Amino acid sequence: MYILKTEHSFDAAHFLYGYDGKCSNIHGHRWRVVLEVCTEDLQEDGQNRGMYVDFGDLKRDLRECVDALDHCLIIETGSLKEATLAALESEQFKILQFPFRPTAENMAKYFHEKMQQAGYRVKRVTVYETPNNAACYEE
Ligand SMILES: Nc1nc2c(c(=O)[nH]1)N=C([C@H](O)[C@H](O)COP(=O)(O)OP(=O)(O)OP(=O)(O)O)CN2
Ligand SMILES: [Zn+2]
Repeated sequence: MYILKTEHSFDAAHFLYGYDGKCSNIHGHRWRVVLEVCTEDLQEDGQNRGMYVDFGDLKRDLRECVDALDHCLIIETGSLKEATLAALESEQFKILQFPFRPTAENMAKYFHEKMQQAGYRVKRVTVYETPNNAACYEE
């Protein structure tokens, strides 16, 4: 089995709704997303001979997926009062709502699904919330 690995980072704010502790406050992270894709067979001809996929293509696709969240406030649907959300949106803040709590675990699963949808055989996604804390998702 061959495993290719690449990563990209984004800056975003979030909070954990219903959390008893400091993480219930809006705070930011530099989220680091490490993607691993795998294959048993390498390409046999052409420009990509001996490769699963060109790192340039892999990096581009991960970056596209990750940059969609850059400089956003990520919120769990239903975690803010409607009036609060409307007020934030009226200020043109970039807000992304997800139907899950934005933990490192759920974000790892989110990027796993996104890269699968982009056509990759995804082995694992690891999301670092801080340099020391990360969650992995694999199927
Ligand atoms: N299993 C998980 N636990 C926690 C998550 C998570 O996604 N999965 N997230 C948080 C918070 O988002 C928080 O930002 C992380 O807090 P913490 O571990 O306290 O990180 P710090 O680096 O800020 O810790 P210090 O000890 O203050 O340096 C919480 N838990
Ligand atoms: Zn956090």
